[in-house]
Formats: sequence, C-alpha cells, structure tokens
Amino acid sequence: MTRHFDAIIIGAGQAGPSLAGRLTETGKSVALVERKFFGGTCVNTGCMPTKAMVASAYAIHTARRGAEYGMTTGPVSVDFARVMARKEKVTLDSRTGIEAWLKGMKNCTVLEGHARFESPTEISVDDERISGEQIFLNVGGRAAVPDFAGIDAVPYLTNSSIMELGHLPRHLVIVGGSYIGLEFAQVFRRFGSEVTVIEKGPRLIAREDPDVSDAVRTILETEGIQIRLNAECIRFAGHADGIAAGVDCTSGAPEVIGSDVLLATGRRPNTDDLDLDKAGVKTDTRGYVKVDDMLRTNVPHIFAMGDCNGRGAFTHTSYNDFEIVAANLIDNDPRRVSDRIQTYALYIDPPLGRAGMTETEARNSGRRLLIGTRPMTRVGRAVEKGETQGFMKVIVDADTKEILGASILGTGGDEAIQSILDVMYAKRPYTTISRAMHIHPTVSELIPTVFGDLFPAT
Ligand SMILES: Cc1cc2nc3c(=O)[nH]c(=O)nc-3n(C[C@H](O)[C@H](O)[C@H](O)COP(=O)(O)OP(=O)(O)OC[C@H]3O[C@@H](n4cnc5c(N)ncnc54)[C@H](O)[C@@H]3O)c2cc1C
Ligand SMILES: NC(=O)c1ccc[n+]([C@@H]2O[C@H](COP(=O)([O-])OP(=O)(O)OC[C@H]3O[C@@H](n4cnc5c(N)ncnc54)[C@H](O)[C@@H]3O)[C@@H](O)[C@H]2O)c1
Repeated sequence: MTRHFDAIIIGAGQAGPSLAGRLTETGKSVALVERKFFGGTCVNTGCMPTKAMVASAYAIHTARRGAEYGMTTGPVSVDFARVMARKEKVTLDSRTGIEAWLKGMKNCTVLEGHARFESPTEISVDDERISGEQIFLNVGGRAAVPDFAGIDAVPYLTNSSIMELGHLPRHLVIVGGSYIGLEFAQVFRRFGSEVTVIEKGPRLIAREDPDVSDAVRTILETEGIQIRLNAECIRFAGHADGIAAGVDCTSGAPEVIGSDVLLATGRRPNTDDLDLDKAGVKTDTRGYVKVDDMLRTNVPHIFAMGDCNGRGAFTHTSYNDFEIVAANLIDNDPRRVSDRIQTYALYIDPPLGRAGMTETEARNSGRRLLIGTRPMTRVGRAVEKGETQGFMKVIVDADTKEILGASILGTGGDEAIQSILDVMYAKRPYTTISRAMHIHPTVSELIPTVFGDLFPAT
C-alpha cells in the first residue's frame, strides 16, 4: 500500500527538518526520510564535531603558551580519547535533539531508511512506498575519493571515518589543502601528530587571494605543519612504517611516509543512488541537481536544497535554501538564491572570515577598485590577546562606493566580518562603516579605520 503525503522531504540535513516544521505548521502532512544520522553532515561529521575539535586544539595550544601569559603549568599532554568524547557529546546532543523534535512533530511521519524515486511522485523507502504532492531533496554530499594509484591497497580516512578514530596518528598525511584539509591539519598538529599536507595546486585554499593563501601557509608552517604543493602525481603504497604517499613535487622528497592518510579532496553530491531518472530530475555533469533561483528542479513539484544543488556548500547556504523555499511556497515572499552574498569562514586559528568577492574576482570584474589593508599587529585587541597573525583586506568599487568584498584573517575574524556583510546586504556605501564608531578594544574597531584609509588598486 502506498501512503500519501502532502510533502516528502528526503534527508534530515540543514534544510529538511526546518522545512518539515514550517510545512506541518500550515497543516500539511509531511514524510521525512533519513537513512543515517539526523542532522546530516554538519552535526555528525562536519561543522559541529570539527569545531569542537578546533576548540580543544585552541585550548591545548593556549596552555602550551601559558608562560607567555604568566601561567605556570607542567608539560601539556593531550588525552585524545577525551577530545573525541567531548566532540561526540556535542554531536550527540544535537543529533538526538533534532531526532526528538522531528519524531514529536505533529503531522510529520519520520521514516528511517534509504529513499529512491519510483516515479515522479512515488518514493520507496526500503520495503515501503510513499507518494507526495511535493518532494524536497536535502540529501547533501559525501567525501569524494579520487582514483589515486594504490589508494585501494591502503587504509585511508575521510571526514566521516576520522570521527571514529581511536588513536592519535603519529604522522597524519592529508591530501587536499583547502577547508577540510587545513582545519584538520592544525587540529592534529596541536594534538601532537606530525602533519603533512599534500596539495596538487600551486598554493593552499586556491579560491582565496594569493596574499591570503601565503599568510595561511605561514601560520600553519610556523606550527610545524609540512606543506607540499604542486603534488602532481599522488599515489599510495604500504610501507614498513605505515603508508607511503608519492608526491613528486618539483622540490623536496618524492615520498612522504605517514602512519595515517586523510583524504580531503572535495565532496560529491548524494544523488547517484536516488534513481532521479525515474522522476526525470536533471543533474549537471558532476551530479548536482539543477535548480532555478527558487530552488525548483526541472520537475515542477520537486525542489532541491543544500549541498546537493551545487549552489552552496555550507550549513548557512543550506539553511538559507530552506528559508528561500519556505518564503516562496508558504509566505508569498519572493526570496531568491541570487539575493545572497557569498560568505564563509575557514576555522584554522586564527580564522579567516570572508564576505563577497576576493580581490582577484573584483579585479576580474573590470571595476575601478579601492583597497584597504591592515596587519593584525596594528589591531589593539589582537596585540593585547597576543594573537597578531594575519591581516584584514577590504575592497570597494571606486565609482559606486559599494563594498565588494572583505577578508579578515585574524583573531575574531569569523565574527568581525559580519559587520561588513550586513552593510553589504543593506547596500549602503563604505562610508557607512568608515564613519561609524565601534567599540574599543575589539577587532571590529579597526574596520572603520581600514575603510577610512583606502588606496586605488593599480
Ligand atoms: C569536515 C567538514 C567540516 C565542515 N565545516 C563547516 C563549517 O564550519 N561551516 C559550514 O557552514 N559548513 C561546514 N561544512 C559543510 C556543511 O557540513 C554542509 O554544507 C552541510 O552540512 C550541508 O547540509 P545539507 O543540508 O546540504 O545536507 P547534509 O547535512 O549532508 O544532510 C543530508 C542528509 O541526507 C541523508 N540522505 C542522503 N541520501 C539519502 C537518501 N537517499 N535517503 C534518505 N536520506 C538520505 C543523509 O544521510 C544526510 O543525513 C563542513 C563539512 C565538512 C565535511
Ligand atoms: N569552515 C567551513 O565552512 C568548512 C570546513 C570544512 C568543509 N567545508 C565545506 O566542505 C567542502 C569540501 O571541503 P574540501 O576542503 O574537501 O574541498 P575543496 O573543494 O574546498 O578543496 C579540495 C582540495 O583538494 C585538492 N584536490 C582535489 N582533487 C585532488 C586530487 N585529485 N589530488 C590532490 N589534490 C586534490 C584541491 O586542489 C583543493 O585544494 C567545502 O566546499 C566547504 O564548503 C566548509
């Protein structure tokens, strides 16, 4: 027998549960299908556990610097099992909270199993069949595992399996020098592992400006992380001391011998096992569901939210997708994906907060630009905290005075960037910030100064 619902939501990630909440409030019957853990990637193998580990790593790092702050301690040792138990509690509290919320939600039926399309309106969940007037995909993504030579012959970790790690790696070799790779690199280095990052490109976090990449590299190398760029021929083989990772860089040893390998080479959408063809839903060549500005697929009653639509790869973009869908379908409020401004943070310490365009993107846009920069050594709060690595950079359109983008690599950068972001959303000129009085002493206090001291880009 096929049970019928007003709406079916596939995936309990960052958009699905909130949409279930809104739809059921309007009296609609909703079936929400989840095949694994409630809360999806962010809660279980992404943001939450990693940021809990970042917090442990920061506390350990600060304790090691204790003498600088007038603290006398013995040698700092790391209890990796406690670190992992702490992050597990953060995850479990959130996971069970979401699960209890959904299972207690009036008009919501939670089905635990793998969903697949049987037709444009019918879904099978293991042995059960359900049908829906509207179907919302929130299936997220998983770690991409490139076809490296020898990879199947060696054990390797991904962002998911590393969450189960029962030992502290002696030497963690991380392939991929972007968000996932760099956050784990610093975390494990601070826990006491030797860490080598192997990146095929010529610089780390290649989406950022070269000056940001260089500063991040310096921060990580200062802590003893080995960085191997231009790794053109990555391959793996067993070794008496663990795993041999071939690098073939233009300089340096051709092989790195590690005890453990983490692959952090990007993500792929969970769309290959949904039988989307039975619904006629189109994907792009990389498997992302094609959507329009309101997140509708090519099939009018099917929508896709979050990482699986390729329009964002962050928790806040997935949640914003929920807001856009709910606004259009429930509130008659014409919100669009194209209204949002790109923003995110990289949670190394100090963090990188980003909003809008990079300098490279702004230059490529052909506009006349004004740029302002300040090293964190000139930020009083950073000096007082003893955390002066990094710099701020803001980019303004010289003709319209519009703020185009900003990068704050420095203590508090993930928070301070948001004052710039809000002025960008308000579509106010940069002078709104340069004339504002900010609180002393804060990192944000320097933002008006940076905007007050712009120079033309050459
Ligand atoms: C290590 C790491 C750190 C990260 N850190 C941050 C961060 O600090 N800040 C940030 O903004 N973002 C971060 N991200 C990205 C963030 O986690 C994702 O962008 C976000 O979780 C995407 O959410 P989503 O709603 O698209 O899907 P997901 O959270 O991935 O949820 C999808 C759900 O769908 C379920 N599912 C899939 N297929 C099916 C099916 N066929 N049937 C039933 N259920 C199915 C899955 O089990 C999963 O629960 C991080 C990611 C990683 C990997
Ligand atoms: N702080 C955050 O918000 C945060 C943290 C972690 C992850 N995330 C999300 O997770 C997503 C995935 O992160 P990621 O770092 O895995 O992916 P990414 O796509 O940002 O970077 C992948 C890196 O691996 C390298 N790479 C790719 N293929 C390779 C190959 N065959 N050999 C060698 N190197 C290769 C790339 O050059 C790149 O540097 C991000 O897009 C991000 O949205 C966000």
